[in-house]
Amino acid sequence: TQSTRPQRLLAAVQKNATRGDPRSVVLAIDQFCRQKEWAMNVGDEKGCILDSVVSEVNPGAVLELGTYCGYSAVRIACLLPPHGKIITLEFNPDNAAIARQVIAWAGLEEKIQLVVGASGDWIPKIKEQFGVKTFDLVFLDHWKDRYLPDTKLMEECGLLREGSILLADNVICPGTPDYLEYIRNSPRYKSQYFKSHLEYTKVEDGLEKSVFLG
Ligand SMILES: O=C(NCCCOCn1ccc2cnccc21)c1cc(-c2ccc(F)cc2)cc(O)c1O
Ligand SMILES: [Mg+2]
Repeated sequence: TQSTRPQRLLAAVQKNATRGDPRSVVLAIDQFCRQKEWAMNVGDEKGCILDSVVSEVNPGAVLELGTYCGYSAVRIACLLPPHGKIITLEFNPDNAAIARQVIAWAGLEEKIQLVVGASGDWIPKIKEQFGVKTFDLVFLDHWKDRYLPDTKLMEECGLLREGSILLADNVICPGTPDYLEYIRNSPRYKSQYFKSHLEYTKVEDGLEKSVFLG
């Protein structure tokens, strides 16, 4: 039976990356996506912007919406402070199964909590289920039409504190127009656009970084 792209991506990690070396996992995925098959990881160019934001925030608690194969969860987790943790949410159980194995190959199971389900269902339950008060950093990388409703839901559920950072992927391609309109015009956020390119291509894309002002 035919393998899937995430399965081929995992095979490339297991073949080319060193167990327990997260940076070699990131490199193996980027090389696979550049040389073999495009895949929707945040990628190396936008990944550098993600790295700089994570390093600046130095977050104890991170929420990622959209795990896919675990590339950005691994990238974030290897920059966290000693007790820092990331909760990453994936809707597709097949992708989640691949991501678990990528995360294990990187040796980051202790720092990354992978949850399978829909953001709309899980966001209201995170506080009680995971004992999280608020998130220092949220990385939005899931269905583009869920960025806005889920941001409002996180506000309502008290998951954001004054100074919490939202970092949104794909605000140009595929695009999140309603989210951008809201976040750039809301008095409750201060936003900044980081111009870049769609992963592994020359197409314009970018990350929107927003500080919740409380
Ligand atoms: O679609 C994309 N990502 C989302 C995946 C599903 O996410 C579903 N999903 C994951 C957790 C989760 C939680 N609740 C609901 C849905 C939830 C996505 C797409 C592209 C892209 C750009 C150009 C193209 F020609 C084709 C594709 C690039 C990206 O960087 C992306 O991130
Ligand atoms: Mg993306």
